[in-house]
Amino acid sequence: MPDNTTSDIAVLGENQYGKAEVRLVRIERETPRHEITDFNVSSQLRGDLDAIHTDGDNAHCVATDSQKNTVYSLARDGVGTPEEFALRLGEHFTSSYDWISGGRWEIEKYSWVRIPTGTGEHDHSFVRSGTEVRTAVVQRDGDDVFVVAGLQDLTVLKSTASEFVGFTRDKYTTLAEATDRILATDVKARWRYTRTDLDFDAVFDDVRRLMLEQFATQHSYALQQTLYQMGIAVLEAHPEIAEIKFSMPNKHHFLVDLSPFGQDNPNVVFFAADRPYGLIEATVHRRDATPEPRAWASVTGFC
Ligand SMILES: O=c1[nH]c(=O)c2[nH]c(=O)[nH]c2[nH]1
Repeated sequence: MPDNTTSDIAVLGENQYGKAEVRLVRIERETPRHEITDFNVSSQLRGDLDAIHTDGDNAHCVATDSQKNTVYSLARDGVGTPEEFALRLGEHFTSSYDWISGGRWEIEKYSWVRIPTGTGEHDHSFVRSGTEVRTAVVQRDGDDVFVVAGLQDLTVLKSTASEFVGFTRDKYTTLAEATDRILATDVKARWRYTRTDLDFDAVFDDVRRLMLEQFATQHSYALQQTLYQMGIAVLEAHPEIAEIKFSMPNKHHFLVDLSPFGQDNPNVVFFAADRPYGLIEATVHRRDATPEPRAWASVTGFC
């Protein structure tokens, strides 16, 4: 055993460890019409892990390789929704090792749809449906379990019914007021459930539907206001959601000056800039929500 590593000035603080981004594809092949589930799973364990760091004593180390193997082994019996599989992983690790008191299990779900053919949708050939990713994070701290669902890279654009006027003007202001502009963003959102006994697929589908409906149907005075309307719609329809966080880039579309070519440009030709972009972030929560920072530990990229 190596000597204790001690320091007069430094001490071990919070820590967690595990295997990140375990790529898991599961095929249901009971019938000729196969189903595909495509997950990216990250497992992080917390607990009595000090000696691994301070003494090089690995007795309590569930190797990250073993965590990866566990993901595949548990998937043999089926995975269900990302939230359900993450809950199962959390239950497994905390009940199997008495020094593991908690952790964080995150799953990204990639969507595939059946390839359309002349005779209908194909039974076992699929095409990735865009870049959108569904996310789920389960955290356990002793007996406390937190479930945060979400999505990212849901790219949306509206070609009118968006304006941006009335903002502060000073010596740094060059932006013209826009009474009719393109509004575009990649929605990244995460929402915290207050229960674990949910039809996670059904709630996810409805939250996504509500966000898209608000984006489409509400006149926008700023991306901030559109974000807030999306959040309110979700909380009003879903009592099982305590709060929702958004991080949304404002993907600017600038009108191109065609006058050098003797042409007008009545809001038809745009330069789609990729950077810099505005970055709009906010949390919308129930008035009576109890803050749960443990649910958001290591969930980065939101305010
Ligand atoms: O919806 C917007 N919000 C802003 O805060 C902002 N700032 C900016 O330059 N354009 C926009 N658009």
